[in-house]
Amino acid sequence: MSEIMKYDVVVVGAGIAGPIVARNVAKEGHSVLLIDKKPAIGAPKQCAEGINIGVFEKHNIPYDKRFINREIYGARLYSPSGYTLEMRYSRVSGVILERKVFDKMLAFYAARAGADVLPRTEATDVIREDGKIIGIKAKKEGEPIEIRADILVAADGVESTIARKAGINTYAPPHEFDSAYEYEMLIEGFDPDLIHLWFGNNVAPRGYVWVFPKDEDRANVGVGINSDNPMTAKYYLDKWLKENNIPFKKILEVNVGVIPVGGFLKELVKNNVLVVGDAARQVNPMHGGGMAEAMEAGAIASKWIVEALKEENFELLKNYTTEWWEKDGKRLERVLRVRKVVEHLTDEDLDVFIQTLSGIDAEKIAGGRYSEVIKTLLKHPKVLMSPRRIALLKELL
Ligand SMILES: Cc1cc2nc3c(=O)[nH]c(=O)nc-3n(C[C@H](O)[C@H](O)[C@H](O)COP(=O)(O)OP(=O)(O)OC[C@H]3O[C@@H](n4cnc5c(N)ncnc54)[C@H](O)[C@@H]3O)c2cc1C
Repeated sequence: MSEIMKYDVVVVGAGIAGPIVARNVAKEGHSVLLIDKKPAIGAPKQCAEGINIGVFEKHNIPYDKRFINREIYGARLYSPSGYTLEMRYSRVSGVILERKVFDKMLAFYAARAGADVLPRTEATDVIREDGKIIGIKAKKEGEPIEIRADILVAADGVESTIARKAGINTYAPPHEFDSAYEYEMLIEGFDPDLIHLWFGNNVAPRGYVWVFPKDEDRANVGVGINSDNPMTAKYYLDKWLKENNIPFKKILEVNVGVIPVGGFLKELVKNNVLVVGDAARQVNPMHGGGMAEAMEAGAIASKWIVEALKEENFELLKNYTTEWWEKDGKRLERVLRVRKVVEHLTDEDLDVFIQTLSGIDAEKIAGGRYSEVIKTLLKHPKVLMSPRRIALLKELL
């Protein structure tokens, strides 16, 4: 007979979304269990660790130097022929985290707020009684257990199995995913105050190569490409390093992963089961950043879990789907539309756009005034000469 535990809420996955939900719900006095299959929460990382500075205040996360490797002041973009566009802010715009510490600290904040936390505990299935999901089966340090809960949260990342087992349709075609390969390595010669991004169809089809500095001479160096590409992401990363004469024999970590870049889950809630973060493909499809989106979704989900428990009305959980689609889903659908246009840019387009923007419009881009940027591009002779470029840009307006 396996051990039986009972909670108001069980959260599967202690990455980013899971601990935010666990913390917010436990803080309101409800019993919460947060589990993760990893023996050490946060390790291994599958991330370039870059995040916007705004999330700390927004989600009430301490700005703790123990998980902040480096403060970043902007970005430099490189076109296929080597034109560059620099957006440099006078203030810190983002940070490169240490996710092994960050994820663990998020779980610690959840524990401090009252949640129980169990690493090395893997959810294996849902438990149904009279057609209703009443909890999950799990293996806790190898031993089978049952966790009974009124509400189940699937925050189990891109390979989520729990949502599917709960009867939620999670299918998306391979084209909706990027494959990523990354080395954390010693690398020199790049301004460590900026993140660096290289574009080009031979550099990173549909994606980019990144250098995210963690130190003066240490960075996450990676590439993301479309998953249905005949070549691997590793092939593109090693090729880029060789072509740029960057030695890569001082590697500290190899990180591999899949990033959902579209096809956001329509149905985020089914009865008493909620799906958050990568499991719901809540990722920015333009740059593949998912941490801020996971926090955002986690905040909305937890708000409705608290409300549903208070009112003893689980119908209220559906408001998570409605509010997320209203606040974030619509925005991400727009970003996806732009990404689908950008996907069709040739190397020459990328050269023309980055060359045209360098110097003159960095401020507007940095300030997010994209329609002004596009209008400026539309006036440029190299754009005016090309009906295809005009059509592509007009799609973005
Ligand atoms: C190479 C790469 C680089 C990236 N770079 C960035 C970046 O720079 N910035 C950014 O914002 N985003 C980046 N992302 C995306 C980002 O990592 C994710 O969007 C983010 O981690 C999503 O958080 P999450 O909580 O939804 O899922 P995750 O962080 O994946 O957490 C899911 C957790 O669930 C656990 N789990 C899974 N199944 C089970 C189970 N059955 N039982 C128990 N536990 C389970 C896993 O162990 C994991 O800890 C990158 C992704 C990759 C692959």
